[in-house]
Amino acid sequence: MPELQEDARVSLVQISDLSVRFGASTVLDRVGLHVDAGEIVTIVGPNGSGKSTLLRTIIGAVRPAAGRIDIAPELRVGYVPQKLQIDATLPMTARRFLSLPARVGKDETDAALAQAGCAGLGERQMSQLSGGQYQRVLLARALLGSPQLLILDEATQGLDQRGSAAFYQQIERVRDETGCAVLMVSHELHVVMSASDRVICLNGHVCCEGKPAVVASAPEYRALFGSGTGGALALYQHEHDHGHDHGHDHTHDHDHSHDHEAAQ
Ligand SMILES: Nc1ncnc2c1ncn2[C@@H]1O[C@H](COP(=O)(O)OP(=O)(O)OP(=O)(O)O)[C@@H](O)[C@H]1O
Repeated sequence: MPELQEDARVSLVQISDLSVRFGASTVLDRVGLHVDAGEIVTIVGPNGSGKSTLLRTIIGAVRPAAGRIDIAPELRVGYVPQKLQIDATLPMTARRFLSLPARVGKDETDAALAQAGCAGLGERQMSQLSGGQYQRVLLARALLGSPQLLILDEATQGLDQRGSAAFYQQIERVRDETGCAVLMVSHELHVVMSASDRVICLNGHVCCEGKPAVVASAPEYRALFGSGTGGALALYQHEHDHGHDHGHDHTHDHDHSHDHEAAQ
């Protein structure tokens, strides 16, 4: 089979010169990014740097002041919110939750729960799930429509570092199994970075971007976050040390070798 050329990549989302203003304040300033089929792109940035605004603009909830957003026609998008409150007094099993608002069959909910790494939780009450289990059920819900693009907004808020690392490993597994692209936002950059093909460091504008290791050592990134996150990065990498057989075809250079020097 001939090798795919760089211009053969399938772009799902392409953004150029995107600016967003709230009143007098420019929250996003001429931001450009793209997400291609099958890749995991993570946006990192400090609080208030415009990460959520960027996602909300992509899903059409915020109107840009300028710029362009091109989305592949009829793109199926799954969205995992930061958090979703369900009244604790309301009896609701995970399976019932997945069947709202539209009824979904048992086989389908079982498959989504399994894919999200929480098979067997279907009959459990939402109010009795741990933070990590709850987020997995939200992930299962986003997976129901077989999305081509999964968007996650700080989906591990409230989880401890180990829980977050496990969650992001699950995301990577989902991508490997389904071939969906992932666009996610996090300020837990040290945990999430190794699960990413590309990292975009945002602070109102794109400060730097590239492979995780490149961004982690970029002066712009270090100026924002410092460099004291090697331990947590190593924690993720050790748990993550396994091979992959990607069942999908994508053209970017997907380097899964791990740098264990970070564990020192
Ligand atoms: N609807 C809005 N109206 C006015 N200002 C807003 C609105 N939404 C966000 N902002 C402001 O835009 C800036 C960026 O917010 P945003 O939530 O996008 O940042 P973030 O990087 O996601 O932050 P965090 O990491 O704290 O979630 C903040 O200063 C915020 O107060």
